[in-house]
Amino acid sequence: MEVMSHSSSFLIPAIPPDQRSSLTYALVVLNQSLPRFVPLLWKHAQLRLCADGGANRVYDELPLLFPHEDALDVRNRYKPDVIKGDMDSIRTEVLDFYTNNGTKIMDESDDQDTTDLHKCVSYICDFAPNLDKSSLCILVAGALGGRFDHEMGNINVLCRFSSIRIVLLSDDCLIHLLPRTHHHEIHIQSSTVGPHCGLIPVGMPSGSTTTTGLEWDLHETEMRFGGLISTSNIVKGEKITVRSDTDLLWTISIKKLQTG
Ligand SMILES: Nc1ncnc2c1ncn2[C@@H]1O[C@H](COP(=O)(O)OP(=O)(O)OP(=O)(O)O)[C@@H](O)[C@H]1O
Ligand SMILES: Cc1ncc(C[n+]2csc(CCO)c2C)c(N)n1
Repeated sequence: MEVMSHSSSFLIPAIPPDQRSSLTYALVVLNQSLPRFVPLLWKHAQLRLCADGGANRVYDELPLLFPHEDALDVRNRYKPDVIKGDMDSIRTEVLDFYTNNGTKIMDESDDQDTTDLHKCVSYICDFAPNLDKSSLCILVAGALGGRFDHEMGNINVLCRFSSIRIVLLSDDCLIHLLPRTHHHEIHIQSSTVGPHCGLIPVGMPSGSTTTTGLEWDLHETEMRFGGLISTSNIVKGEKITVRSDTDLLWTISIKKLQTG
C-alpha cells in the first residue's frame, strides 16, 4: 500500500528549502475567532476563501493582529479571493467592502442542506479541476472550539471529501483524516506542534490499528466509541507511522509559543 506523508510545515514562518512542501494550499476562513497564525496560512495559500460570516472575522479581527497599522491598510492587504455560503451571517458593510474590492461573491442561499464549509471545499475542488488533487491541501481556520454542531459538521466535511487533504485548525490543535487507502507517515515539527495527540476512529469502529512513534503505540488494536479510542497520547519522535483498516482522525496540539 502507498505511503501518504503529512507535515504541518504550513505553521512554520520561514520553511527551510529541504522541508518545503510540494503541496498547493488553499485557505478557508470560518466564522470563528481567527487563529493567531492566519496571516501565515494566508501567505502560504494560493487561493483564499471566506465561508459566509468568516468574512466578518477577516474584516474585524485581522486588523487587530497588526495593532500598529491602519485597519484599512490591513484590510486591503488581506482581501479574500472568494466569499461563498448562504450569506446569512456576513454583514452588509463587509459584503460591500469586499464586493467593491474585487472579491468574487458566491451566494448559495438556495442550498440549506450543506454547510458553508462544504460549499467552499466543493468550490476549491471545481476551481482546480486540472490540479492533481493529491497535491492540493485545504487549510480551514477556525474549525474547532466553538459550537459542537458546527465542529461535527466540519469533521463531517473531512469524511465527505476523504480523498482530499483537508486540515481543520484552531489556535490549539489541528485535525485531519488518515484515509484507510494508505499507510501514513506523520512528520512532526516539534517547534510548532505536539506533544499531545490522538487517533480516533470516525464513522465506524477500527478493527486493527498499528502505530510507531507514540508513547502509547497501538499494536493491531481495535478502537471504537464505547471501547478504546486513543486520546491524550504523546508523540515521542520526529516521525509517527499509522496503519489502519478504517479511516482515522489524527489530532495534534499546536504550541502556543513557537520554539526554534
Ligand atoms: N462556533 C463555530 N464552531 C466551529 N465552526 C463554526 C462555528 N461557527 C461557524 N463555523 C463554521 O463557519 C461556517 C460559516 O459560519 P456561519 O456562521 O456563516 O454559518 P451559518 O450557516 O450561518 O451557521 P448557523 O446558521 O448554523 O448559525 C460554518 O459553515 C461552519 O463551518
Ligand atoms: C436533516 C437536516 N438537518 C439540518 C439541516 C439544516 N442545515 C444543514 S446545513 C445548513 C446550511 C447552513 O449554512 C442548514 C440550514 C438540514 N438541511 N437537514
